[in-house]
Amino acid sequence: MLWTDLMMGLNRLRGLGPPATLWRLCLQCSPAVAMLDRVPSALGVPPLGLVALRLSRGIHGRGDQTNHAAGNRVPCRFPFSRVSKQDLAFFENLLPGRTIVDPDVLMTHNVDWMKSVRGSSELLLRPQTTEEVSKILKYCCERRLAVNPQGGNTGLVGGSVPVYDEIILSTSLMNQILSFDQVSGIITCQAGCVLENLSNYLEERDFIMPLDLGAKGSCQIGGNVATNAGGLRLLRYGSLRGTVLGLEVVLASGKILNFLTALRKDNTGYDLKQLFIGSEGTLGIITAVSILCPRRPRAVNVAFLGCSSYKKLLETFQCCRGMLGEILSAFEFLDSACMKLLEKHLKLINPIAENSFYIVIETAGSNADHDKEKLHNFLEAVMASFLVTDGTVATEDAKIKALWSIRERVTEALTHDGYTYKYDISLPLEKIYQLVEDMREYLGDKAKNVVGYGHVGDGNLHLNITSHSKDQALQEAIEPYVYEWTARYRGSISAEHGLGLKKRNYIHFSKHPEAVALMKDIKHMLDPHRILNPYKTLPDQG
Ligand SMILES: O=C(O)CC[C@@H](O)C(=O)O
Ligand SMILES: [Zn+2]
Repeated sequence: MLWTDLMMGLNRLRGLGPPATLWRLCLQCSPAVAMLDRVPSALGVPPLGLVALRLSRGIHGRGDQTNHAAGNRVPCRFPFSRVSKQDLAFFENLLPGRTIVDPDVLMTHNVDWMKSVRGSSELLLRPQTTEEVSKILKYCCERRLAVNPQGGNTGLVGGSVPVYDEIILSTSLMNQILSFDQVSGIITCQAGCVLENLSNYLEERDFIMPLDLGAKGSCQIGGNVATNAGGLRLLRYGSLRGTVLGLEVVLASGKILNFLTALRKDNTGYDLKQLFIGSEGTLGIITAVSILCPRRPRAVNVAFLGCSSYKKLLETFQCCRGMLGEILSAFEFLDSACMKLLEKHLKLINPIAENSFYIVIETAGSNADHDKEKLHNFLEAVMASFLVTDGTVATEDAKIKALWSIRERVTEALTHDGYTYKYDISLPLEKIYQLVEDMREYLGDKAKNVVGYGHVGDGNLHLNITSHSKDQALQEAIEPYVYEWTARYRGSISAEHGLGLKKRNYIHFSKHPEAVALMKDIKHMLDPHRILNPYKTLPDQG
C-alpha cells in the first residue's frame, strides 16, 4: 500500500468541529459569575477595615463558610491577620490602580474554573515586577497576612484559589518575555506569560514550547511550573523538571532567589529550583523561568485509531514505540464513554468507526518523507495484525487540530455532564484501565458516568466520574477506594495535577510518613508563618 492509498483509506474525516476554544471561553467569562450569583450574599461579618470601601452588591464577607457550604472539607482558618485600612493604603501606594477590591472582579478570582472550590478574598494584587512581589510578601509576612498566588486559575485540585480570605496575588501582568536565544533555544520570561502566547512567539522563530496542554489559552507558565504540569508532549520532551533550566522565586520573607541560569549542566550542590517546581506556590512564588525549547518539527502527523480492547491498545503502543522510535511525540487515549460525551455534549463527530478505545498518535520530525514512511509501515503493521480496527491520519494543520481537539476537549465535555470527580493517577501501564473497570463495577448505578482517558505514553490515567449534582455519599464511596486501589499497585494519586486543597489529605497513599514530615520541615524553614498558599499540598495532620 502506498502512503497516499493508506491516507485515502484511513482518512474519513467528516467535518469535525473547530478546535478547542470553548475551554478558553469558560475560563475567562461568565459561568463562574453566574454560579456565584446564586450564592447567598452576606456570608459573614465583613472586616471593619473594608466596609467603607465595599460596593453594595458584594458577596464578600469573612467567608469562613464558603468552602464548607460547597461541601469541601477545609481546616479551620489559621490565625492570620485580616486586611486593614492601613494594609490597603500600603498596597495602593505600592500598586496604584493594581490593588483591586471590586467584588465583581474578585468573584472570578475566588472560584476555580470547575466551580468546585470557592474562597472569599477581598483583595487582589497585580504586581508587574519581581521587586513588587518581594515588597508584597515582605509586608504580608510581617503583618501575618496570608497570600494565594494565582496564575491562569486553570488548576483541577483547588490549589489556585483562596480557601478563606487570603490575598490573591495574580501574576497576570507579569507577562514579559525577557530573552530568547536562537542558538540554544532557551527562553526566559516572566511567570505570567500565557502558555499559548509563548508557543506562538516561539513558533514564529522556528521553536516550540516543550509543554502543551488543553488549557494553553489561559494557563500561565509560572503556574505550569509551580504545579509541574505534564500535558500532551511529555512523552517526547520530558517533564518540566528537566526542561526548566532556571527559576526566579520570591520567598515568603520577600527574599528574591535568582536561579535564572540557562545552563544545561550544573552540578554545584543541591538543585534548589527543583524544590519549587511542583510545590504549588507553598514554598515561594515563581516570578520568572528559563526553559529549554525544542526546534519546531518540520513534519507533524496525527493518527486517530480505534482499538477493540485495552490489551490491543497496549500492544499498539509497544509496536508504535518500536516502529516510530524518535519521531513519536504523543500517545494518548480515550475510551468509548468519553467519545459518547463528546458527541452528546459538544456535538463532536467521531471520525472513525465506533470502538472501545481511541488512540491519538502524533509524530514530529524533521523529514516529512522519512516520517511518512515510518508511519505508513507502522499503520500497515497494526492494521494487518488487527490490533487497530479503523483509523484516520491528518497531516494538515486544521485536521491535526480537529483530531487533537477530540482528546483535548474531554475535560470540557465532562463539565457538561454534571458534577465531576477527578482522579489523576499514575499506574503501571497494564493496570491503567483495570481501575476504570473496577470503579465502574464497584459504583454501579451510583455514578452517572465513569470514564478513562489520558497519557498512555506516560502511564497516566485520568479517571473521571460524573453525577447529576454534587453527591457527598458518592464521593465517600469513591474515596479512599480509588486511593487504596492506586496504593496497592504503588501508583501515584496525583500524576500531574498536584494535590492542592482537594487531595492534600491523601498524600500518604503515595508518600511515606518520613517524606511527608521532611516536606513539612522544608515548608516550616521557608515559610515559618505559613502565609504562602495555606491549606494546600500538605496534609492537615501527620
Ligand atoms: O480533566 C482532567 O481530568 C484531565 C485534564 C488534563 O490533564 C488532560 O490531560 O486532559
Ligand atoms: Zn492530563
